[in-house]
Amino acid sequence: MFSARLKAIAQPVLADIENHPFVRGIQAGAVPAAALMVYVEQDTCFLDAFAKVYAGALSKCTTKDQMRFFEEQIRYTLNDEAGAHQILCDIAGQKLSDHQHAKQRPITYLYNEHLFNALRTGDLIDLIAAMLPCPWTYTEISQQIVDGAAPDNPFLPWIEFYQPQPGQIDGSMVKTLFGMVDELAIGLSEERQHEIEQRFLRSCELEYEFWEQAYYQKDWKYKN
Ligand SMILES: Cc1ncc(C[n+]2csc(CCO)c2C)c(N)n1
Repeated sequence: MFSARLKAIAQPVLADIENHPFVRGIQAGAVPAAALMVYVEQDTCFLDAFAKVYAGALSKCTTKDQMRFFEEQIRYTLNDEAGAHQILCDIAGQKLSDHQHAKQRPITYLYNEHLFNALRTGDLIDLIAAMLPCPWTYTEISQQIVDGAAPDNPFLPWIEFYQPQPGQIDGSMVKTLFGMVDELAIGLSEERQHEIEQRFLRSCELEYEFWEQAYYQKDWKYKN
């Protein structure tokens, strides 16, 4: 299966994500407040782009079921993901509304443009491959760290937010996306498969860099 190949090539970067100090900090129950707020601000920019890219995916669908699936994900991304941000703001003692108008930092820009590029230049399978690392790595992270988290860990609600739950972003939604990829990959040339693998792997690396950007508060060097 093509989806198994995607997961296999991404194992090294997934391991690096799971070992990232930001993610390890979530598991240990302590992340510097400044890192949390850069994450929330940049993730707000990311989710806006992600909802638009989902709308682009919807426009490339060939069946009503596919369209309904993306419509549901757009609603979820626009309305429910902020719940995860609220949890992080509460931990950092910050008001969410004070952090929803930030400008994109370099990695957010790169990740968003990587997604928009897949929308512009690819087919539905290219776009899904570029989008999949977002829900895939988060469900993998939450499953990986939930066991080691203490019962009084303030991040538990965040970790549980990304645990499989019916009607939410869950294991089944990730399975649905990988299932679409497998269906759409049938009959594709080696060259096309390689191109799609690259889009997937790049997004995985950008997920890693997104944690890195927030943890070390990386920004543009020159600003006006
Ligand atoms: C950088 C970054 N990557 C992934 C997520 C998680 N996430 C965002 S949208 C979505 C899927 C909705 O269908 C998921 C799982 C995030 N918040 N920020």
